[in-house]
Amino acid sequence: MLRTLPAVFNISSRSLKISLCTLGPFRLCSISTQVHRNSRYKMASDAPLLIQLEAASVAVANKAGEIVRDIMKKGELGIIQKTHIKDLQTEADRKVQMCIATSLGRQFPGITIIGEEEMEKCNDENLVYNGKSDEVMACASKCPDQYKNVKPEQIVVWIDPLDGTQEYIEGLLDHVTVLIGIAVDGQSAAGVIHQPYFNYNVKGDDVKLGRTCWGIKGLGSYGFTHKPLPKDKTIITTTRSHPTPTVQEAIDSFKPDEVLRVGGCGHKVMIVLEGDAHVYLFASPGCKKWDTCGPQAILEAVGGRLTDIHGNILEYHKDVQKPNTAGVLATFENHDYYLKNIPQGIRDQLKVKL
Ligand SMILES: Nc1ncnc2c1ncn2[C@@H]1O[C@H](COP(=O)(O)O)[C@@H](OP(=O)(O)O)[C@H]1O
Ligand SMILES: [Mg+2]
Ligand SMILES: [Mg+2]
Ligand SMILES: [Mg+2]
Repeated sequence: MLRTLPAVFNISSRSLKISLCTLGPFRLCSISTQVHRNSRYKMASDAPLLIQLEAASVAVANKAGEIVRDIMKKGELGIIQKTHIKDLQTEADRKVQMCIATSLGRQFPGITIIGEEEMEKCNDENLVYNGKSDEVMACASKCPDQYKNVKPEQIVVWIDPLDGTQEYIEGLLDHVTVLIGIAVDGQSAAGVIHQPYFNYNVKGDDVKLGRTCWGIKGLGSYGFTHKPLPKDKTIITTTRSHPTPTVQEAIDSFKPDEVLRVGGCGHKVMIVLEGDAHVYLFASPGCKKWDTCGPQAILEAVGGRLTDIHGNILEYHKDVQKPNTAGVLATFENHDYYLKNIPQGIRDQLKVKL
C-alpha cells in the first residue's frame, strides 16, 4: 500500500511542494510551486499564460522524446511492476515525468501538475528545460477569448510521461507517445502528443525522427494531416495489451471490417485524427485522466469528440477520480452514431464514478 507523505524540497529560490497522495493503487503527485515573495517573477512575454504553457509543453515534450530514445538505446529500462503485471513502469516513465513536471512547475508557479508516476526530487538539472515552441508562441494573437486571461490557479496539467509502456518494453516503439494535457477550470483545453519514434522505421538521410502534434480548443490542431475516412467500411482501434470480454463485446456490436489493436491512448487518438480509424473504443475503466486530457483537446480542436461510453464529458479538475471508469469513445466525426449503438448491457457494466 502506498503511504501518503507530504514532502517539501527547496530548489534554488523556490520551494517546490510535492504532496504524494494515493488513491488505491494509483500514486498521484500534485505539485504546486510557491514562489518566495522576494523572487521577481515575470512572464517571459505578454502572451497569454495558456499560450506560453502550451509552447513550453511542446518544447519539453520534444526534450522528453530524446530521453525516451536515449534510455532505449542504453537498454537499461529499469522496469518495475506497479499494481499488476500489466501495469509496468520504466526509467523512461520516471525520468520523463521528472523532466516535464519540474520544467513546467518552475516556469509556471501556481499551476497544479498531476502525473501518472511518483515524483522524486529533481536530481539532475539537465532534466530541467525552459524552452518554448516558436510555432505556438506565434499564435499568441489568435488565443481564443475564453483563454486570454486564464490564471495559474485555474490550470491543471496532466502528464503521461510515457503512454504505451507495455509496447515500449516489447519494442513496438511507434505505439509510444508522451502526453501533456492542459485543463482550464476542469475542462480539457490544450494538449500535446509527442511521438518519439515517428518515422523510426523509415529509411533516408533527411528523415526526421519524432513528431509533436499539439492543439488548443478554439484555435486548432497542428502537426498531422487528416485524410477522409472510408465510407464503405468501419475501422475500430482499441487496446492491444489490456483486452477484456467487455471491450471485445463492445467492438463486436459494431461488426467492424477492421480492428486495429495497438498500444497507447495517445497513439490511438492519433490514428483517429489521421483518419485511419472511424472510432477508438475502449469499454474498460483502465485508462486515466492523464491518458485522455491532452489527446481530447487536440481532437476537439478539429471538431472531433472524446467522451466516456455514455457520452459524458470527462472532467479534469485536480480532485477528479483519476480512472476513466466509464471507458473512452473517440471519433473525428459521427460521434453520436457510435454512442447510440453501444449496447445497453455494455453501458450497464461501466458506471461513471466522478
Ligand atoms: N487494465 C489496465 N490496467 C492498467 N493500466 C491500463 C489498463 N487499461 C489501460 N491502461 C493504461 O491506459 C493506457 C492505454 O492502454 P492501452 O495501451 O491498453 O490502450 C496505457 O497507459 P500507460 O502505458 O501510460 O500506462 C495503459 O497502461
Ligand atoms: Mg502506466
Ligand atoms: Mg497512459
Ligand atoms: Mg504512462
